[in-house]
Amino acid sequence: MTKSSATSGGHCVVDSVGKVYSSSGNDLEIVLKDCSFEVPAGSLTVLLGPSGCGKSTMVKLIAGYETPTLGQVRLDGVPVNGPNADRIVVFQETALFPWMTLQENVAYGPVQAGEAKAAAEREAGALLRTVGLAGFEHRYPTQISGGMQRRAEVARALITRPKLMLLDEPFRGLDHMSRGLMQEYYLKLFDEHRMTTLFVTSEIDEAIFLADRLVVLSYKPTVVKTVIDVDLPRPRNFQMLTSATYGRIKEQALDLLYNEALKAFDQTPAAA
Ligand SMILES: Nc1ncnc2c1ncn2[C@@H]1O[C@H](COP(=O)(O)OP(=O)(O)OP(=O)(O)O)[C@@H](O)[C@H]1O
Repeated sequence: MTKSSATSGGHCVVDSVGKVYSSSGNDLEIVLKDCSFEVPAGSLTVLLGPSGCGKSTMVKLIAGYETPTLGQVRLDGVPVNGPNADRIVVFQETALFPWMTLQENVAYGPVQAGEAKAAAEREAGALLRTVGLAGFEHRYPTQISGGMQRRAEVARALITRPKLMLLDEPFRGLDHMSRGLMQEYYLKLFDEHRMTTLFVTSEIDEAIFLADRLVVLSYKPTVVKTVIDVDLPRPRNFQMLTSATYGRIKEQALDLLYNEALKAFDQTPAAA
C-alpha cells in the first residue's frame, strides 16, 4: 500500500452502545452501558480500560461479530450490521496460516479477491519490508519470533486497505523491548499511511505513546469516563515519555484508571 493508495474515511461512531450478556443460568451481566465515542477518520484512537471492562467486546461490536443490545455503531454514516472487509481486526493471537510463507500470507487477501498473484506478492514484499521483515518474506510463521509474527499480521491487515483497523491488544505477551519496537513500527506505518485505527490496550504508556486521543473506560458496567486529546507531536519518539505534556496526560489518565482498576480487582474471585 503506497501513501497515495491509503484508504480514506473510516470515521466510526459508537452511539449509546450497551451490551448485556446472559451468563450461566438466567443471570444477566451488563458489560457495556451507554457508551458513546468517535474514532475520527485518519486518527489513531486508543481505547484504554482496566482488564475485563469490555474492550474486546467493544471491538467485536465494531467489527460486527456481535450485535449491541442497545445503541448503534456507524462507519462513515452507515450502520454496522455484520462483519465486512472495511473493518479488519488484528488480535493478540496469531492468525497467520502456518503452511504459507509470510509473503504468501500477506498476499492471501488480495489474491482471494482476484488480484494477480505476482502483483499481490510484490506488494506483500514491500509491506513486509516496511514492518522490518526484509529478508524474512519466504520464512514460515513458525520460523520467526512472536514479535515478527505480529508485524506480519499487521502487514496482512494493511494490504486489504480497510477503512478501519481494529487492533485488540496486538502486542500483549511480548517482552518489553519487543513491545517498544512494535509500537515504533506501528507508528511508522501510521505516519506513512494515516489509516484510521482503534487500538485497544490496558497499558497506559503504550496508550499515550501511540494515541491522538484516548478513550478511557470505567469498569463494569462500563461507560466512557473521558476522552483525552494527546497533543504530543508526530513523529513520536521515546524522549517524549519524559516531557511535561506526557506527564500531565499520564497523571490525568492514571487518576481515572486507578479507581476503576481497584473495582476490577475487588470483583476478581479469590484463588481457591
Ligand atoms: N460471549 C460472552 N458471553 C458471556 N459473557 C461474555 C462474553 N464475552 C465477554 N463476556 C463478559 O464480558 C466481560 C468483558 O470481557 P472482555 O473480554 O470484553 O473484556 P476486556 O476488557 O477485553 O478484558 P481483557 O483486558 O482482560 O482482555 C467479561 O468479564 C465477561 O464476563
